[in-house]
Amino acid sequence: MERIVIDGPRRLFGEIDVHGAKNSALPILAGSLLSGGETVLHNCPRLTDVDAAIEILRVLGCTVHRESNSVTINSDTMTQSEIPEELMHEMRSSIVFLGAMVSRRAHVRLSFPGGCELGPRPIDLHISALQQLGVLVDETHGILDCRVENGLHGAKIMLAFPSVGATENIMLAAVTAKGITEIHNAAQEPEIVDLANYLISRGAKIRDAGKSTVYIEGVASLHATEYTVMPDRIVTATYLSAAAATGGKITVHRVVPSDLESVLPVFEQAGCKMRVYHDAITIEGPGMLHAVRNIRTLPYPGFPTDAQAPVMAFLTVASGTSVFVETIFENRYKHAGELCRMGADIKIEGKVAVVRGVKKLYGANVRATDLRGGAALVVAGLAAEGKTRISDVLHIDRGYESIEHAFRTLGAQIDRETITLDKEVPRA
Ligand SMILES: CC(=O)N[C@H]1[C@@H](OP(=O)(O)OP(=O)(O)OC[C@H]2O[C@@H](n3ccc(=O)[nH]c3=O)[C@H](O)[C@@H]2O)O[C@H](CO)[C@@H](O)[C@@H]1O
Ligand SMILES: C=C(OP(=O)(O)O)C(=O)O
Repeated sequence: MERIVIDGPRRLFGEIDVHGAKNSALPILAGSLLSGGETVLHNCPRLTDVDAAIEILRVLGCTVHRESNSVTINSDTMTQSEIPEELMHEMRSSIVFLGAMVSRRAHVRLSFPGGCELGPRPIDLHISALQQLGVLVDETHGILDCRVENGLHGAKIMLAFPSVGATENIMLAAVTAKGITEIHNAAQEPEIVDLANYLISRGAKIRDAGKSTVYIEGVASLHATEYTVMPDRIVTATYLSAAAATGGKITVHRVVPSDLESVLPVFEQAGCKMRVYHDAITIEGPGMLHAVRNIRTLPYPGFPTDAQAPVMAFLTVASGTSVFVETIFENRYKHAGELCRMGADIKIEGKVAVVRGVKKLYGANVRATDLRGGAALVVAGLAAEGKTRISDVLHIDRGYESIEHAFRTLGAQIDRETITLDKEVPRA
C-alpha cells in the first residue's frame, strides 16, 4: 500500500507544465477502435485510468505501444467483442468503449462501469441513445448484451441531461453510422471538442461540437491519424489551488486558459493575483485569502464539479464563509470530513457545503476518498502545519501524473512511501 507524506507548510514557487487531460485521452483511446487503422496519440498522460484503457484495447486484440507520452494504437487486429468485468470496473470511462465497439462488431458484451463513487452514476442516457442508433440492448444481472442487426443508423437524440459520457458514446457510435445524427442538449465540455477534433482528424464529419446541438454525418470509414491530447484543466485548477493555499507564486504552462473561464474568477475573488497568457497562467496567493460566496457546480461552461474539491481545500483557510452547491453528483463531499480532520470547518447539508475559514490547517492522517477528493487533501497538506499522510493514493493516481513529483518541482516537501499493513499509522 502506498501513501503520500507531506511536510508543511511550504510556499510553492516556480514553473510547471500541465499534463494531458484524462477525460479527453480516455474517450479518444476508445475512438481509436473505430474503423481499424493507426492512431498516434501525443501528450497521453501516464495515469492508471489510461493504463486501464490501454489494457482494454489489448484485450480486444489491438496492438498498443507507449513511448514516453506518445501512444500508438493499431486497431486493425481487433478480434474480441467482450470487455472483462474486472477491466470494466477499473474506471467510469470503460463505458465509452461501448459506442466504439458497436460500430465494429455486431455482438458486444460488457458490464457496468466503475469509477469514482460520487453517488448513483446510471447509464440510462447512454443506453437509450445507443438504442436510438440501432443497438439492441439486453441488460441482465449487470451484463449488457448488445446486438446490431442491420448496422447503425443516424438519429435525432434529445438528452434529458447534457451527460459527458453519453454525448461521447453517441459521437463514437454515430461517426460511422448511416445518415445524420443530431445530439440535442449535448455536453459542451472542452473534452467533447477534443474528441470531436480527434475524430475529424480521422475524416469524421462533425459540426458544432462544444455547442448544445451537435451534428454528425456518418462516413463509411475513418483513416489513420496523429493527434495531441488537450491539457488537463482540472489538474491546472489543482496546481492553482495549491499555490493559493500556500500563498506561493507559480506559473502553469501548456494550458488553455479559455477552458477555465468559470474557475479563474474564483481565485481572483479570493484575492489571488492572476496573469493569463496565451498558454500559461501565473498565480500569486495573497497574505490572507478571502472567502468566495456561492460556487455552484454546473455542466460546462459552468464551474466544473471536478474542481470543487481542490478549490474547497484552499478556501478552508480563507477569511469568511464560502458556500458550495454541488448540483452534478449526489455524494461529492466525502473529502470534507477528511479536511475537517486537518482542522477545517465545513458543514454539509445535502447539496450545500458551508466552509468557514480557519486560520490554520494541521497535518493529519487522512484518506483519499476519491480522485479529486484525494487531490484536495494534497492541496490542504501543502498548506497545513506538520505532517499529513494520505492513504488510498490509488484514487489520485487515476488522474494525476506523479502528483508528488509535480509539487516537489514547486518546492514542496512531499514524498510517496510504501507501507506494509503492520506499519500502517493509526488514524486517531
Ligand atoms: C471520464 C470522464 O470524462 N468523467 C467526467 C464525466 O463523467 P460522466 O460522463 O460520468 O458524467 P455525466 O456528465 O455523464 O454525469 C453527470 C450527471 O448525469 C447523471 N447521468 C449520467 C449519465 C446517464 O446515463 N444518466 C445519468 O443520470 C450522472 O449520474 C451525474 O449525476 O463528466 C463528469 C461531469 O462533468 C465529470 O465529473 C467526470 O470527471
Ligand atoms: C470523476 C472523475 O472521473 P471519473 O468520471 O472517471 O470517475 C474525475 O475525473 O474527477
